[in-house]
Amino acid sequence: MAIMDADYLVIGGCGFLGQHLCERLLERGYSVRVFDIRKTFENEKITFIIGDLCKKEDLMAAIQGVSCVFHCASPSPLSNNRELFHKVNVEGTKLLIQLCKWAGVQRLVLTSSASVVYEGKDIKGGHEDLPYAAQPIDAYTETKIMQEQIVLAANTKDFYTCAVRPHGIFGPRDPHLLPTAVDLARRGKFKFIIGDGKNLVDFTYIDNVVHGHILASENLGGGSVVCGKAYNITNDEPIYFWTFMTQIVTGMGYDAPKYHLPYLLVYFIAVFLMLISRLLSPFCHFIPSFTPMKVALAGTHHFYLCDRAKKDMKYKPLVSLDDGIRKTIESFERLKNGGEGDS
Ligand SMILES: NC(=O)C1=CN([C@@H]2O[C@H](COP(=O)(O)OP(=O)(O)OC[C@H]3O[C@@H](n4cnc5c(N)ncnc54)[C@H](OP(=O)(O)O)[C@@H]3O)[C@@H](O)[C@H]2O)C=CC1
Ligand SMILES: CC(C)=CCC[C@@H](C)[C@H]1CC[C@H]2C3=C(CC[C@]12C)[C@@]1(C)CCC(=O)C[C@@H]1CC3
Repeated sequence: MAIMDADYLVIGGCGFLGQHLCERLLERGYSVRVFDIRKTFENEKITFIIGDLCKKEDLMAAIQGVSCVFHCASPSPLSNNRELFHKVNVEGTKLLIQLCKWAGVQRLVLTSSASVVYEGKDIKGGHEDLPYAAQPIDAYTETKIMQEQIVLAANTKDFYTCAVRPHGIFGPRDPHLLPTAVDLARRGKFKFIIGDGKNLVDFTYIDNVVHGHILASENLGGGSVVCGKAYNITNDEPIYFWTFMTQIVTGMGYDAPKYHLPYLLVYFIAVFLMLISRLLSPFCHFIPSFTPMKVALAGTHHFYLCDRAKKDMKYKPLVSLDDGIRKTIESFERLKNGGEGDS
């Protein structure tokens, strides 16, 4: 059945970022089509095509008759599935580019990650020209690096691509950061601060990430300075990791962490537990709560400059960190200590 042309196709449009992106695009008067492996919401203004990014016949049904594609799809960054990361983030992205060219799509905006330059060591004011991590912190990040390289290399005089690198996205309907923090707190695993608690990091409110994506798409086109480039998008307000996390968990009704543990001790325990988990994997499914990736992110500096986005796209955050934290906590009533989700 023929489907209506659309200004935008949002791949992964039923996810956390994807749904917020769709909502804002509709508010701005754009027509929107969603392609996702699952359907998580209804909206009569959106055409939904449910399918797998890795399946050519699924994607062909969605890719025709759109002006710009947002590629937001990825397996959960907190899952532990190297094969799935590579299948979706690398092979799926290659297929997407092939079909964009086949269908005559002119613009592709990739949701990459600021973590593509992060090796688990301090990054203070990181810019986009830092080299890709030679030793990525995990398989997810490894495939995000490959994905971004593929997309930016695909930029030509007829097919325009760019990448948006958000960091630490949070907000209403976040399925990763807040629920994981609340789960740790609920299980009594949020009593300790890893390190001295003075590591500065970026957390980015979802509306600012969406704003950066839409600016990128609107500035992407023939002869544009945006073509073939990556852009850090953050709240531009680095904050102590443990100050942010404490505001989140206390706002959700749980106690603030009190005691400090040495960073290196916790990191090497996490590495040891990861090795045990791998050894036991043929016999049992044991996933440690604190992986080396989470410990590194919790104990090192990792904040980035948005100067390139400010210059090329006139980006500036729309929602402050404080307002974003307040809105996020208000939106998660069901997960509050003693709330309906506290079963
Ligand atoms: N959250 C964060 O802090 C950050 C996220 N990012 C990037 O932002 C993007 C969006 O992340 P986020 O919204 O948090 O993630 P979500 O998991 O909420 O959304 C991703 C969506 O893509 C879907 N998807 C996964 N595999 C496929 C597939 N093979 N075919 C079609 N759809 C698929 C997912 O479905 P299902 O849930 O069933 O897998 C989900 O609906 C990702 O690319 C991520 O790498 C970058 C920096 C930070
Ligand atoms: C150690 C601890 C207290 C964990 C609770 C919070 C974590 C679940 C989040 C803190 C930083 C977040 C983060 C991501 C996922 C959730 C956290 C680890 C990403 C890995 C998501 C995908 C990306 O592209 C990079 C993000 C970096 C920050």
